[in-house]
Amino acid sequence: MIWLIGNKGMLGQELSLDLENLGLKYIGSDRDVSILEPSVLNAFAEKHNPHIIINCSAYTAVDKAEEDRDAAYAINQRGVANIATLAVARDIPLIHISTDYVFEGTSPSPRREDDPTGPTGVYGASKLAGEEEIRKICTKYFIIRTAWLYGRYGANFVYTMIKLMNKLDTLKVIDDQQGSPTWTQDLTGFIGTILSGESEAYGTYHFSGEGECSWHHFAAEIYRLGREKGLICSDCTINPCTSEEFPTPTKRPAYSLMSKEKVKNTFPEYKVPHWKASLYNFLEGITSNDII
Ligand SMILES: NC(=O)C1=CN([C@@H]2O[C@H](COP(=O)(O)OP(=O)(O)OC[C@H]3O[C@@H](n4cnc5c(N)ncnc54)[C@H](OP(=O)(O)O)[C@@H]3O)[C@@H](O)[C@H]2O)C=CC1
Ligand SMILES: Cc1cn([C@H]2C[C@H](O)[C@@H](COP(=O)(O)OP(=O)(O)O[C@H]3O[C@@H](C)C(=O)[C@@H](O)[C@H]3O)O2)c(=O)[nH]c1=O
Repeated sequence: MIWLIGNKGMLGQELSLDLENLGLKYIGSDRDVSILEPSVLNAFAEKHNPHIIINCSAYTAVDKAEEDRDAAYAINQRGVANIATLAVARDIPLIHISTDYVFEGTSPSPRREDDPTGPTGVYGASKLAGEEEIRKICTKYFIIRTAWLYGRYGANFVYTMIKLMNKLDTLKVIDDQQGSPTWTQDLTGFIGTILSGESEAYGTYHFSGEGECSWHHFAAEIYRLGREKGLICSDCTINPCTSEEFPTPTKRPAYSLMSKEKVKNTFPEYKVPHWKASLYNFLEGITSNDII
């Protein structure tokens, strides 16, 4: 039995469907089995006897985290430590999801798993603290750092852009932050590869769509495809701007492209799709009613 924690989130909902399609037995939980309560977690584990845990739960409100530091650390560090402690006690592996925001993003080469970290905000710092708990507590773990995630089942940059592009004549989008967009379905496909092969190649991995772009470049492609597919119904000019011209409470990394070399070498059977192909497929599969 697989235990999927955070099954009501954007990634968790996608993964639930994938596990069903793969015919893998799983049980999901979310806020109903809070990761902040070790006794509640233990009782759930006793009842369902999982052989592996996948943690998709998290505090993900990047800007809000700056003023909600305790909640971000509680969920992204203490909650993760609770899960890790339970996994070790039951001698079962843990698959955990982390983020490109653990990096400062000042050097212009793709981020490798052992590159120095240096988060620029509370969200990234709390996620890094969660990773460190896992490395301290567990041996059988996969920490998958992903980036710029979007998918059908949650608020995300693609949905935000489509909504704004339908409402406004012009839009300013940051062009001096580079990264790699990731479709939830690609990430769940990768997690499926780990599960199906019952891999024991534990460690930290970087996973995102292939290729790189700025948020502006990403937005321009969303607009082009959104227009083509009838999801955006009016003209909108998307102007590039600098981070200074679009101030946010949290400073984001300037360059957080993920190197997928380790994933490709360890799991050659999984072919990482290009972000543009995935964006095309994602927009092909949704209607205006899906946009949150
Ligand atoms: N979204 C993105 O762009 C990226 C996400 N990631 C990482 O990927 C993972 C999945 O992200 P995503 O699907 O977007 O996250 P979501 O915010 O969509 O989902 C997280 C889920 O965890 C739940 N949760 C929060 N607190 C608790 C708790 N105490 N106990 C149990 N469940 C709880 C949330 O509930 P509620 O909604 O009620 O708070 C929510 O259902 C996370 O680890 C995130 O850090 C990495 C890179 C990019
Ligand atoms: C809405 C908007 C955003 N932006 C910029 C701000 C920011 O730099 C960038 C993305 O903004 P968002 O707030 O949508 O994305 P953000 O919350 O920063 O996304 C992050 O979420 C967490 C959970 C992660 O782990 C990261 O990998 C990353 O995906 O786009 C514009 O330039 N113009 C706009 O109109």
